Amino acid sequence: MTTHPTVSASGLTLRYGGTAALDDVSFRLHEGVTGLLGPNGAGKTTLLRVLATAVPADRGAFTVLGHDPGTVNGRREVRRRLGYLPQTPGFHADFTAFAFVDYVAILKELTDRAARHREVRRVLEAVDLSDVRGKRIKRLSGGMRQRVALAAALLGDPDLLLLDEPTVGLDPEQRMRFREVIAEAGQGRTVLLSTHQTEDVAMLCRRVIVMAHGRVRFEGTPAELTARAAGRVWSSAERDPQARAGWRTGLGAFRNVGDPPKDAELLEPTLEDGYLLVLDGEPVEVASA
Ligand SMILES: Nc1ncnc2c1ncn2[C@@H]1O[C@H](COP(=O)(O)OP(=O)(O)OP(=O)(O)O)[C@@H](O)[C@H]1O
Repeated sequence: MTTHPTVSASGLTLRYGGTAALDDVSFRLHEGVTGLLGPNGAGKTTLLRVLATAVPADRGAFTVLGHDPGTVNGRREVRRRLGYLPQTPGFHADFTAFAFVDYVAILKELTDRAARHREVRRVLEAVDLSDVRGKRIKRLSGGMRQRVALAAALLGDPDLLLLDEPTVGLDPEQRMRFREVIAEAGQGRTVLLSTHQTEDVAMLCRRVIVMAHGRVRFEGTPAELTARAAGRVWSSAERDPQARAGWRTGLGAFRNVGDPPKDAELLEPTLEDGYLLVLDGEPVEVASA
């Protein structure tokens, strides 16, 4: 890709006592949606918090559109350019959707009342919540609440949107609806989407970063991650002891991932298969951005 990266990070390191939550993390983010996959404790939330300038890294640096949050001015510029949806958004459940987003807009210093209300209506429309903007948040479904939080993150039309596991707890229909909204939000801006859902990444993302133990294990396209499992997924009547992972499918046969025996009946790999292999001690491969 030839465009300038929105985010350029190099050597980000952050330790909590003996744990390296981030261990020499380097990557670039470009326009579009990038998925951030990793098991529990991989460092995804920590990385988003660092990028959101909520906590500083111990070492390393990053820029957002060339602005360096290591300086006071740079930090202000970076904060102006980003929207952040944290893992547990702090809702005021008695507020209406409109009042909550308006409140966040006030915190973001949108001081002109008429302009602010226009902006609140715009972001609620963007997440398709115009019809329920007068409803109290406690009366909304989980999926709608997540969209309220996303609307708040979209205030001021940020160049960079950081979303921390926004689809957790949503049913398939709500997830699909949320995917549509994220895909729209990814038009003309850069989105980093932390998720456990490999399907979200396969369906939505232009690029994917896989983290484990605070390190980047893979960076590339979803197709490249899937390709890591090409020729390494096979079917068998019993669980193959050679497999790194294997489970009985609904049809009764075992689906195995790893190094197949000769003459194995190979299956079409999925992104999840590639992800499992990357996590399971595969050599680190960082494709060029
Ligand atoms: N404030 C903190 N104090 C101490 N340790 C922390 C703190 N925040 C994170 N950690 C540790 O840093 C590591 C990375 O945590 P982090 O929450 O970033 O992972 P994650 O990939 O977001 O996990 P999950 O998918 O469960 O949300 C974990 O070992 C975690 O216990």
